[in-house]
Amino acid sequence: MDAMTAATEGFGVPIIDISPYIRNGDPADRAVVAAKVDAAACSVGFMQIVGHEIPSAVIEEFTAVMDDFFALPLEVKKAYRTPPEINRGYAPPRSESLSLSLGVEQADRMNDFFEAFNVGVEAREYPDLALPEDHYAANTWPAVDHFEAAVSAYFAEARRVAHTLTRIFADALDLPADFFEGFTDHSLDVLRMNNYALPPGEIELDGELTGMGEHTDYGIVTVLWADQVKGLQVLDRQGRWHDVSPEDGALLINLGDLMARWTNERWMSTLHRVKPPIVDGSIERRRSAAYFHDGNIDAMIATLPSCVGAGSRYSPITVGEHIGAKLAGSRAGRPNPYAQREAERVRHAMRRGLGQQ
Ligand SMILES: O=C(O)CCC(=O)C(=O)O
Ligand SMILES: [Fe+2]
Repeated sequence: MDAMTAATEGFGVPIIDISPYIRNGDPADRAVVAAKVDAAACSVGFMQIVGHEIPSAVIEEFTAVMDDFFALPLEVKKAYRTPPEINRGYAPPRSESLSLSLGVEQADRMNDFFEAFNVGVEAREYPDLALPEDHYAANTWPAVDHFEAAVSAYFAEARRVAHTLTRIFADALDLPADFFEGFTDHSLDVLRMNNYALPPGEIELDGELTGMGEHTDYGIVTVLWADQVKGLQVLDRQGRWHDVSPEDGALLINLGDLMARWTNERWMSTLHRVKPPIVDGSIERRRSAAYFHDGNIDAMIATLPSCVGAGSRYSPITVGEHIGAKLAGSRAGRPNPYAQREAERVRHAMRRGLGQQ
């Protein structure tokens, strides 16, 4: 399957069947997949994958427990909050602002109305490495039947898919097959479950309210499960926003900033945001779950020699420094001063008057 979905005229998020990699198939078939991934990464920076072999029962149980958690009263959910520097547990509506991860300040700060629940890789999984307990924090699990088991099952599947994707990336970039393994063998991965829903009374159509502000994802690659309800919008290279929703059974994949740094922007960390539809004064509920594959905290990310060309746009940085500055923006409200290149792309779109759709 290699159809393009025409989200909007002239713009598409390609569908790529990755089963030749999942099933360790024929090298020729794998080369076709790698070439399609390279083409998508060079153009939109978003793709949708099928053939990932995550059992539908795992996804169904996962989304069911997400629903059970988000249906709890706000005060109960708030018991699962953690301090901003710990990217775990519950984040209520309007407690984060993704545009601050880029250093772009909106008129209203902290106005993203998504609520989220985060789980991630824990230090205790790697007892020999003495990983920092703040980044690799222990998870907090809500008292919801089957939640920990169902979320952990999906987490393991998304993690498997993310690692497979980096094997495809190595082939697509003509790197040794195991190139990314040394950067991801204790990867700082986080799964953010997002719920976009506000009671009707809370909607103020003041133009500032947004599901999730514009941002690039911070790490290597994101595996995004999403409802087919509209709301996710992706910025193209001309500065126009396009609606994107996954085809049946497909997962959305987008590249993060570390991939843009490695490739000196041959591959893009695409800007995206979420604006769920408002129907009869109510926000149409939408859910998503983003699995962020961010790399080892101590990994140094420097532009690949094959991509430096006339000079890299980026200085080397560790995963820990990069992710730390991004989270200080989105979670603690300290605008990130180190994301000028992504921030300039947002401002460019706003200047062209194309910021709203
Ligand atoms: O809700 C979505 O579709 C996107 C979520 C997202 O971009 C994120 O969690 O980083
Ligand atoms: Fe995102």
